Amino acid sequence: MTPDAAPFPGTLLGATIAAVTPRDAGAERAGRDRLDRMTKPPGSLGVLEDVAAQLAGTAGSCPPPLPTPAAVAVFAGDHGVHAQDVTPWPQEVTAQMVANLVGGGAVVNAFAAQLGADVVVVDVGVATPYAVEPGPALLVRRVRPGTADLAVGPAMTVAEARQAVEVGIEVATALAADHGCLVTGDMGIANTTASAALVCAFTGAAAAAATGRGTGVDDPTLARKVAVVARAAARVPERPATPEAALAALAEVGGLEHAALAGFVLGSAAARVPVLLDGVIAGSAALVAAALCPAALEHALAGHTSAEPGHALALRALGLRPLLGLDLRLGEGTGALLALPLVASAARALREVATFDSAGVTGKSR
Ligand SMILES: O=C(O)c1ccc[n+]([C@@H]2O[C@H](COP(=O)([O-])O)[C@@H](O)[C@H]2O)c1
Ligand SMILES: Cc1cc2nc[nH]c2cc1C
Repeated sequence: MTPDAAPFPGTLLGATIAAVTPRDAGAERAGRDRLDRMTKPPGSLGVLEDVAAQLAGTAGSCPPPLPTPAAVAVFAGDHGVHAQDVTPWPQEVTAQMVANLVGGGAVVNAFAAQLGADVVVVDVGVATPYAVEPGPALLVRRVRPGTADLAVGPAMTVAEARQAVEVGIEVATALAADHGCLVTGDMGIANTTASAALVCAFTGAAAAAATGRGTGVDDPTLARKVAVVARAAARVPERPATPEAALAALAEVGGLEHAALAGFVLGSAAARVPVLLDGVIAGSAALVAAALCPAALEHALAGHTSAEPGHALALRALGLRPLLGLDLRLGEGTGALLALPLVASAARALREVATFDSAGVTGKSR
């Protein structure tokens, strides 16, 4: 295959990549123009002006629709690297939290209720059983029961990685039909180890810089985690240059929820619905999405920076400015949801604020 040929021919992943286009420059320009004519000093909404213009560019219309209702997809998966003692939590907590999330008892459920957002849990690779029936609040799309241990070999096959990416695409496509904003969520004990490995692989960062304390690990655990991340990232060619190399790197050191989240970013971009990214798991998955399809990230917003150091590295590499910085390190989609009112306010301002002309307000004199 020549380097310029469309990647992954004959697959949903390939078709989705082909369907993604950049933001609409005309709509974005119209948004910037309207922001300058609104009854406020030009530029006075700061970063929210960039958000508003971006929403217009994604929607292809000015003003853009409100990003409501929102839907959080919480992709859940387990990690073979748990065997390396990189987290103090038993693996069963992933399955137990799936039940809690579906039952409405997790933090993300409370934050979603505050905003009228929907929560959908997607089991893309939970390793232990839970006593919850599949339904609209729990989609069982398990590619395999947890990854293999990325410390000693590939976390999954390339075919499994693509299958999990395509789960994320399908979930995004379905939710985009009746939601104005898609929000990333994740649940997976040990997934900050895989996140750090992905950040190293896709940015060239050192393991010690990209690896953090996750749920709150002690010093010996952190040292083990850094060593695991360094060894895993060393198996992957730095900064994969093609979509095929990106998928291979994801399979080598990533997680099933990372794969699904990468697909979720691609699927939302193809559907022209903005996607609001949560913490380091989403950030590292977005690096994969960007390597698969750079234009997809034009439709993404970073809700916050988490306390996990790899997250800021990922956002910097992606050129995304986080809307909030609250030292959160929970995941589930919580930080992204907290940023949703900012995104909604940016859209509403562009839709509803009067212009100097329409309100009869005099503009500045010089
Ligand atoms: O969102 C983040 O940046 C984030 C930072 C630290 C931990 N987490 C969550 O904590 C779990 C992974 O932590 P760990 O220490 O087991 O790797 C997983 O369920 C994540 O959702 C999430
Ligand atoms: C209890 C618990 C809840 C979580 N939610 C997201 N990651 C989590 C990790 C743990 C351990």
